Amino acid sequence: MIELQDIKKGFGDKQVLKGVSATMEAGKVNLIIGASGSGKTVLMKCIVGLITADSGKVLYNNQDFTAMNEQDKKSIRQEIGMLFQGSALFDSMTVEQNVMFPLDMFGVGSYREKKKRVLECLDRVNLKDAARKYPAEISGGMKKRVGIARAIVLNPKYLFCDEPNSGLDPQTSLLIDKLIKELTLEYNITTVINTHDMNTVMESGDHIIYMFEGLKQWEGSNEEIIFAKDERLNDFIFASDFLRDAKEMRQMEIFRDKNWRDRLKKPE
Ligand SMILES: Nc1ncnc2c1ncn2[C@@H]1O[C@H](COP(=O)(O)OP(=O)(O)OP(=O)(O)O)[C@@H](O)[C@H]1O
Repeated sequence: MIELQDIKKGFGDKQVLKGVSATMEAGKVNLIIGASGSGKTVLMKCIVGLITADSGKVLYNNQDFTAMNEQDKKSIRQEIGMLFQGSALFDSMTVEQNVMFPLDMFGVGSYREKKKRVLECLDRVNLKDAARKYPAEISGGMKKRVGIARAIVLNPKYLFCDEPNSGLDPQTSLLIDKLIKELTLEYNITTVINTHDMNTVMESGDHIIYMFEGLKQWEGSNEEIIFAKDERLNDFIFASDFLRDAKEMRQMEIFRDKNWRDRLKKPE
């Protein structure tokens, strides 16, 4: 679980995060959504410690990351997997070497143990046959899967993904979302995704945080978002006639379930 308490961050006289509090639970896909410039990336960087917040706390399983010494921060970092936008693979390394990189960096295990773990992870993302290939020889979707294998190689408790679907076709995007969701459940990971992808919101959003101008404007699940009354959120999410129609159809689908009141714990 990750807890954010009143995170504030400014650059010069521009206040980018104006006091964000939220809880991100284990075994759930937590999404940060919002318009360009609303502060999603800055928030994510504050959570992982790439940027130091001006004030507020970030707690990893009740431990205050913001107040930790470097040694303790390093042990939390070892529990974090990151999937970067554009995959960020090393071009001069094979797929296998890319996935092994975090194990080498943290000095985990013998070469034989590392190789075994790398092959397990490549197998999990269905890429065992690509182990000897170089990034230039594989597709964008495969690169993302290599990035995912690298992100899970250290058995992370926390997984951060920055725009995991950028540059992918819709079908490949869905496969990547499905894979991230499966891994989140399988290993009870606290997954945090920064995304603009509405399919991801609707299919994977166990918990969605909608940012507006540096503040959390709304939060809820992918079912609650269908019934949300927040005008800014609705303008942002259901921006076209097509999406408004899709929303109504999804509402009717949910109402057909006689337990819909229990499913929507928090209808607005
Ligand atoms: N290092 C920095 N120095 C100054 N301003 C910054 C810095 N990083 C971010 N900002 C500003 O903070 C604001 C929020 O940026 P951020 O990258 O978090 O937006 P975002 O919601 O992730 O947008 P996008 O969806 O386009 O990636 C922007 O106005 C940006 O210019």
